[in-house]
Amino acid sequence: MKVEVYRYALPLTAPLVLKGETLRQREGLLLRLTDGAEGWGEAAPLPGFSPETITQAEEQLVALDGAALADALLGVKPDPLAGLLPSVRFAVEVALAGVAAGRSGSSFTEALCGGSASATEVPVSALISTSAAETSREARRVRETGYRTVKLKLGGCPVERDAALVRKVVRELGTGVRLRLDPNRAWDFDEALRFAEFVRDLAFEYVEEPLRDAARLGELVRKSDLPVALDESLLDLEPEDLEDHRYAKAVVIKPTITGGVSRALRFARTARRLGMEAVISAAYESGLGTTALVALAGATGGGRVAAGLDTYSRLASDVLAPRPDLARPEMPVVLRAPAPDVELLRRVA
Ligand SMILES: O=C(O)CCC(=O)c1ccccc1C(=O)O
Ligand SMILES: [Mg+2]
Repeated sequence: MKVEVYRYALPLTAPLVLKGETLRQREGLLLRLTDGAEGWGEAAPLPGFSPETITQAEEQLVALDGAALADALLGVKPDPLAGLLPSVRFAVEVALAGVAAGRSGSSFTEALCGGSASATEVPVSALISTSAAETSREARRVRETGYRTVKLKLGGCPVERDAALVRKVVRELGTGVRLRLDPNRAWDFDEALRFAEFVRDLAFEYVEEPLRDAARLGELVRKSDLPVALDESLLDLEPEDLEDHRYAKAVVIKPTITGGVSRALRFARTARRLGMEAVISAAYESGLGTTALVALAGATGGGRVAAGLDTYSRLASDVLAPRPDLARPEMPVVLRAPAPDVELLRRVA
């Protein structure tokens, strides 16, 4: 199997502040595998969130062994993909699915997820991460655009202010729109308790990772009844470990960060068995990676669970040309593997 690696850098619509780091452009890697048919995948570690750097991902991609990848496609055991970095595993699995679908003429979703899509449309959650002053306008805009789920970023100000903002947004969104909250581990235990008290009368779906000390999440739920979702915590967990986190209402699964498609499917399956919602979510991938996430969300969500794919709208350009229409409340489930415009890329191997 022929292995080629490319690098991209895409401008953002505005600088992105992530856990203290400011991103001015989104950089990532694309993998092209060719063996009878062609398949593309994306490895774009996210600074501040991914355990690996883009340099480490590039080194691993460049060193991929085409013969071992051909074995992976045949289902050879032990898994030839074991030991790959999370973003690299995501790239390889998506590219192999493209090769498999191209060779057999089967659907990309089926090749990627081992089953057909359970829905024809995937609902998407809108992402609001603007300043507090602009949040109301944004909330109105996404409601009018037709989003039925909205995620609001919190943290970076006193919890009382965050709680007041949530109250305003709940009012702005009105009924029929579900709200997710995400302070990205900004609060200590007492702050989270205070937040829970302030928003006790408000309806929202869940708060992702409220606590700096994630080990106390279960205790927080017992004491406050706050509905919580796991996100960053998944980095330290195996799917089987979810058994010990039954207090969680949902798990937010980002295949770029947590280690690819098959692991995401295992997390999703285990979560559902335990009665938790499994939310497939993006990490500012290009249209190529995001398209694969639509397929994955279509295979896992039954058309019912909104996927967190609105990071795509923060990119000011794409590796796919023409740009796919991914920034909308419902996305048709992808049946064909995406392929980029090679002119927009820089070959590294
Ligand atoms: O989940 C979503 O709706 C969008 C994705 C998102 O918020 C996100 C994207 C990259 C890194 C971290 C996060 C997060 O959930 O904290
Ligand atoms: Mg989160």
